[in-house]
Amino acid sequence: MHNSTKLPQKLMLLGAGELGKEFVIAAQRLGNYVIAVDRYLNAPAMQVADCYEVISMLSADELETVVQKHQPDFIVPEIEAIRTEKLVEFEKRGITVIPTAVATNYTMNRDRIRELAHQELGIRTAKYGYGSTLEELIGVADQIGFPNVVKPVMSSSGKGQSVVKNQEEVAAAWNYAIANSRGDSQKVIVEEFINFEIEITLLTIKQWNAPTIFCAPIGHRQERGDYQESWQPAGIPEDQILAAQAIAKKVTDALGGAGIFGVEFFITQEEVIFSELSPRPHDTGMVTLISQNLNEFELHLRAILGLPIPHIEQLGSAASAVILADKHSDTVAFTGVAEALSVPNVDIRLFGKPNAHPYRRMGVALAQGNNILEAREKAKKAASQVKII
Ligand SMILES: Nc1ncnc2c1ncn2[C@@H]1O[C@H](COP(=O)(O)OP(=O)(O)OP(=O)(O)O)[C@@H](O)[C@H]1O
Ligand SMILES: NCC(=O)N[C@@H]1O[C@H](COP(=O)([O-])[O-])[C@@H](O)[C@H]1O
Ligand SMILES: [Mg+2]
Repeated sequence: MHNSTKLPQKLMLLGAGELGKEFVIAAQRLGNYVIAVDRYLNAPAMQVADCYEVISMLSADELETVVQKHQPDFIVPEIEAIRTEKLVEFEKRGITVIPTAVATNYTMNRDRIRELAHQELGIRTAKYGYGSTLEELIGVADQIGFPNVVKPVMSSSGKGQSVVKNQEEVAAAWNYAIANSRGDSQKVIVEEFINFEIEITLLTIKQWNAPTIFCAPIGHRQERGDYQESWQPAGIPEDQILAAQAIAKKVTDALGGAGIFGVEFFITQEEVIFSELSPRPHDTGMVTLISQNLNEFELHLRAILGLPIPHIEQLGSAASAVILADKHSDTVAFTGVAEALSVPNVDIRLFGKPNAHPYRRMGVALAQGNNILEAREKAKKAASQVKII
C-alpha cells in the first residue's frame, strides 16, 4: 500500500500549530498540496499551507463539510482533540487517515491508549486508576498513594495536570483537571508518581512497506507538564534504548498504519516505563530540526507517502529550548533575535501565533554543541534572549 505514490498528494492537516507548520514546510518542499485546519484563524501552519479552514474539529458536521469541499488523499491529525469517530468514516470512504483512524481514536484520550498498552499488551506503566466524580477520585487517589499525578483524560501539553501530595489536595486537582479538559470528557486519570532519572521521547517511524525504524532517543525536561527543553542523544545505556525500542514497536504495531510516533518513557535506574505516545511528530522532537539529516516532520511525510528513508543521521549533541509568552496579548512581536542568532550553530523558530497568553509556546531555540551540556546551555541562553513584546 502507498509505496511509489505519485506526487503531488493532497493532505488535510487537522491542527495547524507549530508542529503542523514544519510538517507543511516538509510537504511543500516535495510539491504537495496542503489544507491546514484549526479552530482559529492565522494558525502557524495556515501561514505556509496552500489553503486553510477554520472549524471546530470536534464537530463531525464541520469535518464533513471541509472534507467534502477539498477531497483530500490523506488526513493528517496534528492534535488529539478531533472527532475521531468521524475519521473512521472517512477512512471507509477511501481517504488515508494517519496513522489510522482507529489509532487516532486510541490516542485521543489517555485511558484508551493506557488500556491498550497495559491491559492488552502487558506493558509496564505507572500504576493508575480513574475518577469520573470527585468522590471516586478521592478513593482511587488513596489506592494509588501519594504523591500522584492527576490529569484530564483528554488534554495535552500538561493542561489540567497536577502533582497531588496528599488527600487534602485532591479536590483542587479535580477542579483544575475538569476546568482544563479539552473536549467533552469529565474523566480524570490518576497515576503513581514516577521518580525517574530521565524521561525520553523515542521517535518511532512506522512505514507502510518497510521495517519500523527509530531516531536516537531524545531527553527532555518538563515543567507544569509541559516541555521546556529537549536534547539528543539522551545519553541512556544501550540496553535501555533496546528495551524502549521493543516497547515502542509493540505499541505502534498494535496501532498500525504509517507515520512517526513520539513514544514517551520514564527511565529509572532499573526500569523503562511506558508513559504515553503521540501518533504524530512530538514537541520535544523539534530538536531534530537541528540534530538530524531528516527532521521528524520530513520523516513523518516520507512515512505517510511511502517514500524511502534510507538513512537517518544523528548529527551530534543538540538541544532545543522553548520560548514562552508571559502575558496575554493580541499582538505579538519579538526582540533579541539578533543576539540569539549571533552565536554559531544556534537557530530560532518563531511560530507566528497571532496572540499570546501566559506559558503559550511562541517559538523554540535550537543549538548544536560539543557536548549535550553545551548544546543545552546554548539553546536555553538563546531562548532567554528572545523577548515577546
Ligand atoms: N506518572 C508520572 N510520574 C512522574 N511525572 C509524570 C507522570 N505523568 C506525567 N508526568 C510529567 O508530566 C509530563 C506531562 O505528562 P504527559 O506526557 O502525560 O502529559 P501531556 O499533557 O500529554 O503532555 P504532551 O501532550 O506535551 O506530551 C511528563 O512528561 C512528565 O514530566
Ligand atoms: N504537546 C502537544 C503540542 O505541542 N502540540 C502543538 O501545539 C499546538 C497547539 O498550541 P497552542 O495551544 O499554543 O495553540 C498544536 O497545534 C501542536 O502543534
Ligand atoms: Mg507527554
